[in-house]
Amino acid sequence: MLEIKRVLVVDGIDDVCVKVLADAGFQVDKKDKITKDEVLATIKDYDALIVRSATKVTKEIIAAGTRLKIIGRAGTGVDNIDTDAATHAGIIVMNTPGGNTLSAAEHTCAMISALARQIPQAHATMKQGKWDRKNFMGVELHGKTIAILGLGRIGREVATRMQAYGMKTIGYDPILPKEAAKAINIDAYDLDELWPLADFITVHTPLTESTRHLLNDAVLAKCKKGVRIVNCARGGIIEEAALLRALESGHVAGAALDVFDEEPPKDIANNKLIQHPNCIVTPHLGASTEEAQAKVALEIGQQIVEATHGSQIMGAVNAPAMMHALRDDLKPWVILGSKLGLLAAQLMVGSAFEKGSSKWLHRLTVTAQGKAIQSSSSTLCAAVLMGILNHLQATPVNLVNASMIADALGLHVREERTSEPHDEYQNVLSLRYTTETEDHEYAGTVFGTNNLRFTRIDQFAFEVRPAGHLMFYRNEDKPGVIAAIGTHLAQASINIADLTLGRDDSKREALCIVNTDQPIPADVLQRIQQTSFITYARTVTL
Ligand SMILES: NC(=O)C1=CN([C@@H]2O[C@H](COP(=O)(O)OP(=O)(O)OC[C@H]3O[C@@H](n4cnc5c(N)ncnc54)[C@H](O)[C@@H]3O)[C@@H](O)[C@H]2O)C=CC1
Ligand SMILES: O=C(O)C(=O)COP(=O)(O)O
Repeated sequence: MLEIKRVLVVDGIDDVCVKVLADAGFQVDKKDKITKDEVLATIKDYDALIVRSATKVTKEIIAAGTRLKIIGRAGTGVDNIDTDAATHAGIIVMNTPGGNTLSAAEHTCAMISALARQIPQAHATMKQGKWDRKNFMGVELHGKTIAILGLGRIGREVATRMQAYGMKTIGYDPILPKEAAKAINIDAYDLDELWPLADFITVHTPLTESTRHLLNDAVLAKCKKGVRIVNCARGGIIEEAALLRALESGHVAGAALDVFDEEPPKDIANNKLIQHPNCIVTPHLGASTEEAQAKVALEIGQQIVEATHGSQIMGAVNAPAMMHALRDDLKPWVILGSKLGLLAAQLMVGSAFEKGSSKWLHRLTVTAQGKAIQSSSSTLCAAVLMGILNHLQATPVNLVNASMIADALGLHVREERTSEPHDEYQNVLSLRYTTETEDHEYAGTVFGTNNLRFTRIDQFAFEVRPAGHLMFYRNEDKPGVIAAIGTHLAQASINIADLTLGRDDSKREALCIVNTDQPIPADVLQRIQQTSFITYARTVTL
């Protein structure tokens, strides 16, 4: 179980979060305004830290947080948290995406309307005692085209709201099928087609290497003269210097920004972009509504409590789950998964994992089959990866960082699930890996509460306990092979604890798995490999 005793809550998170955590018996310290140095000095005393976007959870803070198990983000973007550092430290980072979606979408729509009618500028002149009607000629939204980049949660909500104004909505999102966009009345275009069509452009992507400076000088030049640009997602998606140049030249008629490259921006009073008369700005207020804050605070509190109960890990952005936070009935499956991975890694070393050789692993597919495990396929997939990678990597691999390390290695991992029972067993976890020249499948099951069994290696079906020292050998199915192997082992004083046989009748081939009390030395294995009728022999330790 994930043991949480003390939680530090910062950044003015709604009190409901503290209440949920305190009701669950945690000791909670709420410090609305806290400096980086204060976090650094005190974080060692906490098991969980909850932030919004103001506190930057750097790798120094993560290194100092020797007790930390969870970093919670009461909100969507986790770019203020060094998730890689957290992942390497085995810390779960979880967010509450969705809780502030509507508020961020409404704020975006408000910014679009304000931009079209210059409401902030007109408001400011009246506050200065002026009655200026001629300088604030606006544009109607009705009939205009708005391009939405990023059709995720917020982008889509913005689309439906702006459609109500009579705007034509077009958009781009690399993972949303064009038909799905069409179903919500968004015409999907490739980026280069989209720029010249838009009267308004609003971005709703995360800030990643592919979205940094998505709008730059070259792109703005492709846009219509008089285009209006909105960013309520993340500073950096629009290149600030390029936007300023385009505002100054008049190519961009107006911009509305809620987010900035640096927050808070330096020297706001003299920042040319912020102070440009056609640029309207808010200080990252997209999620700042009573409703959104109550939702995200409640959600992050509940998610942390649930994680400690082991029922599920909701909202984890860097992990399917952590082993010690797992449900008891899932634990033996996670162990089985890691053993299948460890088996594969030991059997494939020297073949599939030789990077650059033709046997470089192409694809790995992990399938969770059966009602008891299909809903936990991502955890079990991580367990298999953990088993494989722990055998091959110098740094510890756990359920949190396994997927990330596999990605960094360039492994193609596919996760499959089905509730259909297997022919012979209620639930089966299997691992299939392919290289250019090989295709292997290993599978296993759990009997009762904790009896782990491997049930298949390639075409050979059997039941074997996955523990201790095992030797796998394949041979032509002829009499006398077992006796010959027994003799080699006896001569080396190696005791056989168990022996299991699987047969492929069609090819008259057999796979034998021998559990031994001692590891089999290399010279003994070599003699076994040279024995008549033996085609392959390998040892593994599980
Ligand atoms: N201003 C504020 O206070 C708030 C800002 N946000 C920010 O808004 C942004 C969107 O949030 P959600 O809609 O919840 O995220 P989401 O994850 O639901 O949607 C993001 C979409 O962007 C798409 N995308 C990724 N790369 C892309 C690219 N190169 N071009 C086009 N599309 C791309 C993804 O496929 C995804 O569909 C995030 O950056 C989030 O941090 C979220 C809440 C409040
Ligand atoms: O949830 C997000 O991604 C946001 O940008 C909201 O940030 P905040 O929680 O208001 O500091």
